[in-house]
Amino acid sequence: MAEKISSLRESKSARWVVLILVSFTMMCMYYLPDAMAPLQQNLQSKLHWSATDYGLFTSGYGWFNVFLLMMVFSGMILDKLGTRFTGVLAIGIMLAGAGIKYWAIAGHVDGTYELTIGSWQVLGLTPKSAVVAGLGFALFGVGSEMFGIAANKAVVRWFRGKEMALAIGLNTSTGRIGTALAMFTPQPLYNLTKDVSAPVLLSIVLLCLGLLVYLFFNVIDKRLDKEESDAGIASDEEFKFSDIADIARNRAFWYISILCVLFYSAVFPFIKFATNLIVQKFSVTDTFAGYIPALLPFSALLLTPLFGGISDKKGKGASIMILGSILLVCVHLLFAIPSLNSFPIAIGLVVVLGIAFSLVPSAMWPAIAKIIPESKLGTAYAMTFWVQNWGLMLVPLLIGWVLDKYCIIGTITRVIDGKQEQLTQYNYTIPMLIFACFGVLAIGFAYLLKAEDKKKGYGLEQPNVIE
Ligand SMILES: NCCCC[C@H](N)C(=O)NCC(=O)O
Repeated sequence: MAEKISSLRESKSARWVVLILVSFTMMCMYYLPDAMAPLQQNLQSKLHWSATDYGLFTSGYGWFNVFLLMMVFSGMILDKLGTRFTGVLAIGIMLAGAGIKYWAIAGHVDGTYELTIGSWQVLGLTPKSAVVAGLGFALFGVGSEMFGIAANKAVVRWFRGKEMALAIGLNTSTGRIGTALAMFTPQPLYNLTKDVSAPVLLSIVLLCLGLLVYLFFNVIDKRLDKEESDAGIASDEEFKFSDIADIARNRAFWYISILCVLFYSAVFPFIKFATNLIVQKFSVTDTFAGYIPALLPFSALLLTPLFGGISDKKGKGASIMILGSILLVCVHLLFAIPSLNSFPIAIGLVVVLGIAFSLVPSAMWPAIAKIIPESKLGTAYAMTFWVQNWGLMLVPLLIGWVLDKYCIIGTITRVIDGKQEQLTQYNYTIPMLIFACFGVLAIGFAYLLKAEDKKKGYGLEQPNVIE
């Protein structure tokens, strides 16, 4: 009787409760990665960091994921030990990473590092606080990516053949609430506490809450396992090393992964510098400037499920990715034009970027589930995230370095907490052109994906919902 249908998965309310629990945890996890962005200038002046140091610290998110191949291990752990164990492990790792980051940013780490290899100065008088905070962020990044993969797999498990893109979209959207909170709350928190580490402390509280909620998900998911094993439905096949080779042989997989690294390299690292860009280019105050980038996750939060729902019913996944990449290029090019510096333009551009940031993820993540079998999905998401993490690691480094090297246009003196501080002024035209170049390449890979889908018939342009 292997055909017997699982009643829990068939129950709409059970599916949606699962989605709420997983998504809430996702929201808690998405707070920390961007919570330092609105305080870039405060961090730089309080901890004596340059833009390059800020870029180094921000790039920390990808260090272990990229160099220690942590995402691949995460995928293996997930496919071998399941979403419940992996999710809890991931939250534990995030808590440890956030703790280290808090320690460094709270001012417990003094001094500078100088690292030279031969005549090449790798780290030239880099503050230890930036390196240690980066290491904490690197550990957090391992947990965060591990959790992202586990959450995607859990949602696909519960929603395959149902409202899959809508559910993945809603899950990602809830993450965007975390990002939006990370853009809105740090300045007021800083104004209240005069402490740049306060948002990191808040993120630790959120992660503890997320852990509690995820344990509830575990209870429900375990019931589904039992129901399926009673009904004779085989559980997922275990991870095999040959899975990696199988996935790597799939050309469409590479098109999606390269599109992913290009697209996200023009969004997540942009968010990290966006508050400062808006202060510098649009002459907005620090507190208010943080609210403008927050419109990006806000519009994405509303639109990702909408576009996910459309792609469930109407399909057109590959075309949606092309459209999103085109919008991305338009926004970054317009940001690059120096004379476009009136503040309503900044709002309009961020909202359009939010639309692009909804279109591409709403179609991209379900597309992977269409080209890769479920038993290998954890590994496939892990491999895509691994490729993506190269961008999340290198692009902030590149932008920080470009800002210090080519974009300094002067300094201004401001009184911060009763003390006179010198703040560096940057022109963001070159960084915005760099982001636009990533978008142009993304359009090319989205077209290649569409052509490959036509050739191989993966159904990326077809609806997801089986009536
Ligand atoms: N700021 C959190 C980074 C999450 C990266 C993750 N690999 C990812 O791409 N998640 C999907 C998304 O659209 O956020």
